[in-house]
Amino acid sequence: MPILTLEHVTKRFGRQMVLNDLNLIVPEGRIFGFLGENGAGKTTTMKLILGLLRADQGVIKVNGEPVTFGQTTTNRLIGYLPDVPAFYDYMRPQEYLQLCGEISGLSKDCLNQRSTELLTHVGLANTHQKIGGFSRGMKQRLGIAQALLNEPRLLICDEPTSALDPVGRLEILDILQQLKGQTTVFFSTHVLADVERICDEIAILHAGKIALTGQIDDLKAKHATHHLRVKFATTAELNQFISLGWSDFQTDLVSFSVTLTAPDILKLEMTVMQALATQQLTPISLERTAPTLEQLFMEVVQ
Ligand SMILES: Nc1ncnc2c1ncn2[C@@H]1O[C@H](COP(=O)(O)OP(=O)(O)OP(=O)(O)O)[C@@H](O)[C@H]1O
Repeated sequence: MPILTLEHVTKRFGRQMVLNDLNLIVPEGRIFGFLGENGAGKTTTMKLILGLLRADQGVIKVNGEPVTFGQTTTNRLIGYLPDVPAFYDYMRPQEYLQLCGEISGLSKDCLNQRSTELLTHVGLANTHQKIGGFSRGMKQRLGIAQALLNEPRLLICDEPTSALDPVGRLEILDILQQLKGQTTVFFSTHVLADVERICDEIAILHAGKIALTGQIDDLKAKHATHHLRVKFATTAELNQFISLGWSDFQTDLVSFSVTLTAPDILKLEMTVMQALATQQLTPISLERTAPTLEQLFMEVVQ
């Protein structure tokens, strides 16, 4: 059974239709990337899953149980890390987790063991300073520990890396990746490199619907028929080729290569070979390539 399903979910704010008959399935055990442009409705979707907003139409289920607005029954299966987690600045991390655990009714023994394990997992076991002095990355790591306190089946993270520097981002990604197999991670982001790094499955939200979803490798393989990479030995040759007026292409100046995109790959190959012959250009290689996640994303949202 999938850990999360959204069926025909619609949400409007006044006249603005944010989600329009949205369907989504998140299988258990995955690191699932939820992508979309600014304002696409990612946070709205997460709030609906948490029962913090009421859907106008549709059904959301967590582990097969329907989510009801204003009730927290299904939230016992969910850990949530908001985009800007709030803490009591005067507390130390261990104290803070103790407080959260006591509120959610964990026994003292269980709580001691669990908070020590989690602080070790997020690299804060030896941090005794007050939370007020934490960096943003440390706060995100503590937020993950807090969200995992009740051993959730589903961890929802709203843009967990977007405000962090490259080191902080990698730390968070490593922590999330280590959860694979134990907890399903559903996280939103604009940072496609983060998704490529840790996700096995994605959904792209666009115009209120899921425009593309599936395992990243499958999606790339399916779209690989549209991309042709031509690599040259020099910049001069690359520039000569580009100046022929191709309509849809991306250049990589470091590797002297250009990737052309077209719906009919055979026609594109013929055109490219004719152009190379006419221009007396000999490329180092000419190959069909899988698109990058960025190319897939741009194809969907443009
Ligand atoms: N409470 C609200 N009242 C009115 N409009 C809202 C409300 N919450 C969100 N919106 C609007 O709904 C749209 C989707 O917002 P949402 O925050 O879900 O997008 P997002 O994909 O998370 O964006 P971002 O990546 O910028 O965080 C936006 O146009 C936003 O202005």
